[in-house]
Amino acid sequence: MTHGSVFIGQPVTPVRPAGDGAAVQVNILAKHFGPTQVLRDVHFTVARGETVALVGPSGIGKSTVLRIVSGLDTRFDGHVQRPGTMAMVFQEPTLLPWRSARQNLTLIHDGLTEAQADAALDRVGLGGRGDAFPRALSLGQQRRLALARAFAGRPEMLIMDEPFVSLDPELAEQMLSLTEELITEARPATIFVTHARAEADRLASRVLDLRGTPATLSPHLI
Ligand SMILES: Nc1ncnc2c1ncn2[C@@H]1O[C@H](COP(=O)(O)OP(=O)(O)OP(=O)(O)O)[C@@H](O)[C@H]1O
Repeated sequence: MTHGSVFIGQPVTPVRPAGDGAAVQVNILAKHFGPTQVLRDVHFTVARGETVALVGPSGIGKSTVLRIVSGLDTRFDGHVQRPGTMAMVFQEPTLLPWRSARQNLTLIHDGLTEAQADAALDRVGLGGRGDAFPRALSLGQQRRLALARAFAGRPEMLIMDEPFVSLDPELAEQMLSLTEELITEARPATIFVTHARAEADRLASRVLDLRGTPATLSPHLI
């Protein structure tokens, strides 16, 4: 399991456009942990505005693929082309605890004005809560803040690792709807991991299924 609590909203390197109109181009030939090969021939592209779900059994390598695609893990054979700005949303929202909700946005995104941060908070239903510290926010509000922070950077690529897991059904539905709206507005190339087929069917235009040992993509679903 590699469910870290990571958020990246800054421009990332290498900044290199993917070919063929694709925003993201992934060519993983192999990934090993020590002597163990966990991934083999994982190749896919994601276009701007497209949402792709990555599914597969527990431990198959989904988070590992996300870490490679995001650039957090560079120790693999192959190459990834990704756009210049990305955001990551993980299972647990990672907020700066001693900073206000507004500062959680402005400190992460260079050049984001307080007015723009307030507008981003307003967009996710946190209007008027700009001065609140994360601990004063409910779990649902903290997740809204994490989403506001992710989208405030106008990411060209969005990566989410089981963003709705462990939420009660009502909150999961709220967050799913909000995420759906934000994706529709911002149109990043989105890759997300989920165990819930219903989530994949709802959000994704394409489902990538990791199977086997070492794991590769099931060709019929690509
Ligand atoms: N840092 C690491 N060192 C050694 N092995 C690792 C490391 N990270 C992951 N693995 C192994 O690589 C395999 C894939 O792990 P990964 O977390 O990518 O799977 P996953 O599909 O995301 O699992 P889950 O659905 O349970 O979150 C697992 O066998 C895991 O034990």
